Amino acid sequence: MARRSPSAPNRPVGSRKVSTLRGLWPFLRPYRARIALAFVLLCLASATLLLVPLAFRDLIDAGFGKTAQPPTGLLGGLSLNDHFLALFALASVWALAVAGRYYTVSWIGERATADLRSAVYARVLRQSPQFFETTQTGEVLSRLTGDTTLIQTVVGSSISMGLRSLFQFAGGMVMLAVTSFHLFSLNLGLMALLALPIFVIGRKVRTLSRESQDRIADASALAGEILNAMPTVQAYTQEPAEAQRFSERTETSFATAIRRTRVRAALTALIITAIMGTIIFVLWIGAQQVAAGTMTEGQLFSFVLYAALVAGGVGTLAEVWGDAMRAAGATERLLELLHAEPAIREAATPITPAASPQAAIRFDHVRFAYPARAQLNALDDICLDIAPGESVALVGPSGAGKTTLFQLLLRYYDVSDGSIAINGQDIRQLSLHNLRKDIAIVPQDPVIFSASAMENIRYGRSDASDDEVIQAARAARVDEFIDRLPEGYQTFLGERGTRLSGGQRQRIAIARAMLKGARLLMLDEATSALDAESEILVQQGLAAAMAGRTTLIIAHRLATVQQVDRIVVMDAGHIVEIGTPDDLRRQGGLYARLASLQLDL
Ligand SMILES: Nc1ncnc2c1ncn2[C@@H]1O[C@H](COP(=O)(O)OP(=O)(O)OP(=O)(O)O)[C@@H](O)[C@H]1O
Repeated sequence: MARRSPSAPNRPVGSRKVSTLRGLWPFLRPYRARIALAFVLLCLASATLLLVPLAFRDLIDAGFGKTAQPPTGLLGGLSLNDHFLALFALASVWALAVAGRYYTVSWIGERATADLRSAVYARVLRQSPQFFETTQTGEVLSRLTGDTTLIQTVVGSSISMGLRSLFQFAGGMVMLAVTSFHLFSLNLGLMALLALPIFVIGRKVRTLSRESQDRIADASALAGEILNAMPTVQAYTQEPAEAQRFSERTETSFATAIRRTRVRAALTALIITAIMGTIIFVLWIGAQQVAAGTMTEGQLFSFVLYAALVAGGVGTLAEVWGDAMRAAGATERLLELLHAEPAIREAATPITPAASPQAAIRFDHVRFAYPARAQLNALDDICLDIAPGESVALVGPSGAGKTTLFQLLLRYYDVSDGSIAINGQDIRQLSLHNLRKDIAIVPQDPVIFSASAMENIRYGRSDASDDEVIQAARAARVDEFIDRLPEGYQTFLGERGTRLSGGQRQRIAIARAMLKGARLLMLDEATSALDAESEILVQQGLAAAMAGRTTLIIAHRLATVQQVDRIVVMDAGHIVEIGTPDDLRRQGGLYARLASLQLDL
């Protein structure tokens, strides 16, 4: 069921290298100055934090002001009050530096993620239909939202947390060594001993948390598919079965989450025991040294504070590493989208479209097989000349290749062989923008956006005035039902146009195409969803739109194409007959057979 793009195989965990995060640099580079600022603030905060235990040491060793002040130490011979004032000043500097760093780093995270999201989205919009055949929309959406959020966490907090912890760890270690080298060595030995089991269990937690995320994604993918198919689910009364299927997946994700939580709980117990054990052990040795007079109370106290800082630093680093690994996977998936090359390549130096009021089209020995079915020619040796302003109907049995011809004209796919030219210019030489600007299409299953009727029609030409929109609407007989809507043209048409009938959707699409006013009009079963009465009305509108325009019409019901100049009959990827409706009936071929089935009844 899960379709995957060929470029996004299910990668093994090991290939998610943290170095992938380097791919994010282009999105961070514009904000170099802020990154530097954040770094300075980070250094300031860390340095301040590392001074605090020193201040405490002096305070304790000075007997809280009772004994004579030693002239040495960080705060020298300050009075008790000045001591506390200095401490408070340190705390204030620390607070300001932390707040400033938090703001700057979060800003960078939000900004870079927003840029990344927009860049990926813009890239996806440029992909050819082939891309969307193999990549599920849900997958793209989850990359755009889920993966970018993970990256935001890393850029907007984890990296700075990691750096802070690294400073805290390294600075703390140095200060531990300076304070008491003997205790420091003991501490180091203990930490090394305990690090290994923590590291192993930590890896296990990471694997399990990835697994649990995958299970959640499975459940959401299922829900996404089913929610989009609700009418079908209800028509076949599959609600209980679907609810059951979803709840099974939710149960699996619960079970995985609990397994992770269990391991994580064990890890927490181990870490707390390790940290507290080390601190207590060091305190115990330290207390003996203090009793023996080889160490001051202040030194011991500051040593414990540094040890706590170091332990905190290590804990955070482990967490940040986990985040970074997850973000590396996310970055990899996003960069794949960002670097995906559209299957349709634009000409390096596109030519300017010929300035003719109408379009002539030539299919020259066109052969085409869909990439997904390379061995089967959907079109084979198609040769067809369409004169400027001519209207041509494409008829033939289902699967004959009529829609494929439209897809090739729009350059959703490139021909496998032969060429297509508009006004003598190969369409591969034109820019996609100029080519498609020249074509207005009414598809079989028109798309209505969740916007007002006015905006839906204006999609054909975004700079059209309200009057122009209403004119197009009148021509397509849209006004007949829009006037009856509660807010007229401003009525919201609902998500995917669910508040409209099939025929109404088609008429909106026709109005949209008419508004575009392109030289080439393509209608794919444009009136199939209309009742007989509105079909006649719309046919009149279409006739007006077709006047003076080259028009290609795909039709199953031959009655709708009796007015065209020529009919092209297709079968199994070939053109089998061409001629006026009357000629073709006289020839007694495929068209005559279809016509006698449909028209003579
Ligand atoms: N995206 C695709 N990938 C692979 N094969 C495709 C694809 N789209 C269409 N085909 C195949 O190409 C052939 C021609 O399809 P096409 O849609 O052009 O037929 P049609 O004449 O428009 O049919 P209908 O009248 O039913 O719309 C069919 O055999 C179809 O199965």
